[in-house]
Amino acid sequence: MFEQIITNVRNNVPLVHAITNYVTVNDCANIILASGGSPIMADDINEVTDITAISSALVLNMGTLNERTALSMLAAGKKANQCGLPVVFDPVGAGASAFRKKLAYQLLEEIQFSVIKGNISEIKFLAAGEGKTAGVDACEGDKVTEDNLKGVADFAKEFSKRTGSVIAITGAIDLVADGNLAYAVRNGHIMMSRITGTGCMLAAVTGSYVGANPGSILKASAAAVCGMGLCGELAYKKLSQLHGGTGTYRMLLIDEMSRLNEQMLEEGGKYECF
Ligand SMILES: Nc1ncnc2c1ncn2[C@@H]1O[C@H](COP(=O)(O)OP(=O)(O)O)[C@@H](O)[C@H]1O
Ligand SMILES: Cc1ncsc1CCOP(=O)(O)O
Ligand SMILES: [Mg+2]
Repeated sequence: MFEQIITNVRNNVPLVHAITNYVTVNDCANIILASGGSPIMADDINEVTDITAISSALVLNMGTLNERTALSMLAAGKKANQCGLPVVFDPVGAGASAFRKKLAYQLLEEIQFSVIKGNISEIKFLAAGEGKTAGVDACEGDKVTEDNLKGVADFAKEFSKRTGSVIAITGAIDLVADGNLAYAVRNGHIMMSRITGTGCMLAAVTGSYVGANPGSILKASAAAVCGMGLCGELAYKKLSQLHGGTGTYRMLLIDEMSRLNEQMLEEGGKYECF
């Protein structure tokens, strides 16, 4: 199903330009490397367009937004669109402040994203312009369950048609959709929600995967979501053997991403399409 996606990443080593937050930036750089890409974190307005121009993908993450990086994101996003390279948007905490909401809408208006990836509360907020917020984490009441799965998949398809972007919604069950097809992904482990940065790291890996597979954005995004979840499961197995905790888990997750290959994804991917 995801043939060639990981191989293309490891063979092409896509340069991924990330304008991201200062909480998880180092984990994002390391997981891009582990996935087979090459990271460059650059957010000054004096250089972002130069960096974007030499990259294979751009990742914009609003986690620790400020006036300076807001302008850099707009400039880099426009440059990426001009150069025809994929842009991934992680609208971290989109509903948490008026400032984040304003920039999120400006970005949606002025930049064509290849992928919009967020937790369910962030994506619902973006689509509706209002809603509950729990900071950077999803609200309990928003969660995707077996009961509301089909409804959320239809919502994701609709939002994809409206934006022209692949929509990736994360949580215990992830959904990755374009206007016609949705993947429901059941990989992952609850431990992934107990450390900060798994969502940011997934956006970074998605940048790496779409950067090396620009003609297959939906498949590459679904492979990134499946792969990240699978790494979360494998990392937990190792963690139990080590009797470790959350700090070790974070390292094991990056370890597993560095080991991930086509065959592991083929055998361990748990997804259905509808
Ligand atoms: N309860 C869970 N069970 C399994 N996987 C999870 C769970 N919560 C989050 N994940 C995984 O963790 C990663 C980040 O998702 P999420 O926590 O929704 O993002 P964010 O950190 O941006 O809020 C995704 O790969 C997702 O599949
Ligand atoms: C805690 C925090 N605060 C601002 S950005 C950030 C990290 C969010 O990471 P993730 O979206 O992956 O949970
Ligand atoms: Mg997030």
